[in-house]
Amino acid sequence: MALLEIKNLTISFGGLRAVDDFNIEVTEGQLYGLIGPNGAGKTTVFNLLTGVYKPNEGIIKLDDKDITGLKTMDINKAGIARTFQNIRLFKALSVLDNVKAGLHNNYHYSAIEGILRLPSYFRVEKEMNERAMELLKVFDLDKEADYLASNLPYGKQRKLEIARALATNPKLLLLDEPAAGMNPNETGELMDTIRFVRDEFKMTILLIEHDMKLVSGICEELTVLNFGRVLTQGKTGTVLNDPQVITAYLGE
Ligand SMILES: Nc1ncnc2c1ncn2[C@@H]1O[C@H](COP(=O)(O)OP(=O)(O)OP(=O)(O)O)[C@@H](O)[C@H]1O
Repeated sequence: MALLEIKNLTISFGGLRAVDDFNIEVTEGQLYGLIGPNGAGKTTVFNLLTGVYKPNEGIIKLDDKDITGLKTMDINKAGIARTFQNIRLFKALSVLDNVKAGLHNNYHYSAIEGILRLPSYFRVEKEMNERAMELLKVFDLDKEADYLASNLPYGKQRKLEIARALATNPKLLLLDEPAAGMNPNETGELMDTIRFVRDEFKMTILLIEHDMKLVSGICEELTVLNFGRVLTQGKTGTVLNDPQVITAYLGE
């Protein structure tokens, strides 16, 4: 059974059908790529998936649960976490606090416990610190735990964004152009990180990417969007050799 199932997803902005009758099935544990030329509708699909926009038509199911039209927070609690094309960290917070912000889905203390600094508050805080440090260690960021997020080099900020998304304990991780702005070395390292996240966290990953080295190197299946519609989908090797796809990218 598919972990993510989207049927007939459609949204229009004015007269523009940015996403038009979009369908996809992503199986648990899969590393799946969503590709297509600029303006094809890829980020709009992510915005629909995460409740930023409500679709005009269509159904989104996660783990067989209908999540169509839910609010962003509720979709995150249902199990979808994302990173953004332009990194969106809490830049004025420490590296550790960025990850702890993601942990709040799963660790709770009441306002009273917090204000009065009751023992339960310290227990939960200690557990959160430990869990956040574990996650930072996985991404080799533990030594920078006290740094301001804005002081990390670009590649590490990307890793931190992924760590924070994982802290919400998702079933599905959405990565929007994770290699954007990276040099070839950083991209190579990022590919290892994404593979590692899938294997170690048994994570299902749907990613948008223009870097074809990354796409062909790590994605098992692809969907190609063009003008809001699915041009083709299937195994990565087959899709990338499809003449329609080559034409769409070359704009012929
Ligand atoms: N909120 C909005 N209002 C109006 N038009 C929008 C809105 N969001 C997206 N669009 C339009 O929808 C189309 C798809 O945009 P989208 O950002 O999803 O493309 P994309 O495939 O992610 O492109 P890129 O690869 O350049 O990031 C574009 O024509 C864009 O201008």
